[in-house]
Amino acid sequence: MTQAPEPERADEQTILSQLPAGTRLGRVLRGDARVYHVLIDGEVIQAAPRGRLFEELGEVRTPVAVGDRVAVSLDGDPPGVELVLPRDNYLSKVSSSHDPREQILFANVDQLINVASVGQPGFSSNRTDRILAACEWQEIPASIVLNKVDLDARGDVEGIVETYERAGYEVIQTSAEKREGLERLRAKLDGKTTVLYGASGVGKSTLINELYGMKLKIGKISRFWSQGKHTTTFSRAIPIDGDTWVVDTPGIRVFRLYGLNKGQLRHLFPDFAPYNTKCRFPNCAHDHEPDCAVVNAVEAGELATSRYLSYVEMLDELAPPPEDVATYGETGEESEG
Ligand SMILES: Nc1nc2c(ncn2[C@@H]2O[C@H](COP(=O)(O)OP(=O)(O)OP(=O)(O)O)[C@@H](O)[C@H]2O)c(=O)[nH]1
Ligand SMILES: [Zn+2]
Repeated sequence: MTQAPEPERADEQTILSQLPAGTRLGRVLRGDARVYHVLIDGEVIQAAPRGRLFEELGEVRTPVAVGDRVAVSLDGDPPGVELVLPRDNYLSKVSSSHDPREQILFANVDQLINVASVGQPGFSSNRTDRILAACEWQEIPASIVLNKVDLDARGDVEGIVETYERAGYEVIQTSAEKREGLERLRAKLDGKTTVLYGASGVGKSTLINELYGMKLKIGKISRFWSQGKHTTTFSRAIPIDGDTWVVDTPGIRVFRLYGLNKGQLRHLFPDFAPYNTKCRFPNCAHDHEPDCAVVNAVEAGELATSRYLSYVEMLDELAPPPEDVATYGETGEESEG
């Protein structure tokens, strides 16, 4: 199954008591490797990461992620991020096609909502399937908001909803324009930290402003939403009201999962689960093997072709599992289920 990190609950008081006086806990709103904006008791502090945070980075590009809970020493100039508390969860991707290192997009969230639209821009199943698989990998609850349903002249909505509900994902249909579905979305967001992931122009800002526009009190932060076009390639955590936070992600063109191999991908498509154990080969990659239950299900119309195509495209990008050479094609093994 997936190998997401076990959530660790840090005893924040214990950690704080071991740090120098003048150190405070806060949450990272945004930043790059040089300076982070940290919300500490309602105030945004700019802090620089201490050098030792970079010492054990390994393949991770930056030591601090948006959403991290961090300890900041306020007496320095600039104040310093001394420590990153253990993460409940996080989502990372391959940095870029030129940079194979791990880029952590955000940490410590309750859920991710993939915001998509019909009409303009049209629905991208590839984009959706990639982020849903990533959430399965990191065990982050994921659902879908399908916005601009008022523009559904082609009648795409029904098929999209059916595909994803069959795969076990909640799909909330909204129209920010006609104010439809907003209450349901609000109930989903209230009191939680939610990542809004979606292509530019699907209506993320409009939806949030419709729901919470009047409540964005922190001037610096509320302006994020009115900028229209994103100027940075970084995520931003936005405190909205009480325990409600939204994390805005940059317009990522292709999300490539970090640290995954070919053998693990099939477990990240929940709709494949009933078929994964029924292929002729227990370790079937559902790619070119004979008697593949997944391919048969696609041909029979039981599984969405679009989901399968996303799977195959992602599969192509991944390295084989270490044991693949030894076991590939062997029969008579217990299937792993
Ligand atoms: N017809 C229709 N238009 C919408 C709806 N929601 C948003 N729009 C329009 O879509 C455009 C893009 O909306 P934004 O809220 O800026 O989209 P975004 O996802 O925040 O885009 P970025 O800021 O680039 O990430 C705007 O012109 C909105 O008015 C909707 O439900 N129906
Ligand atoms: Zn198969």
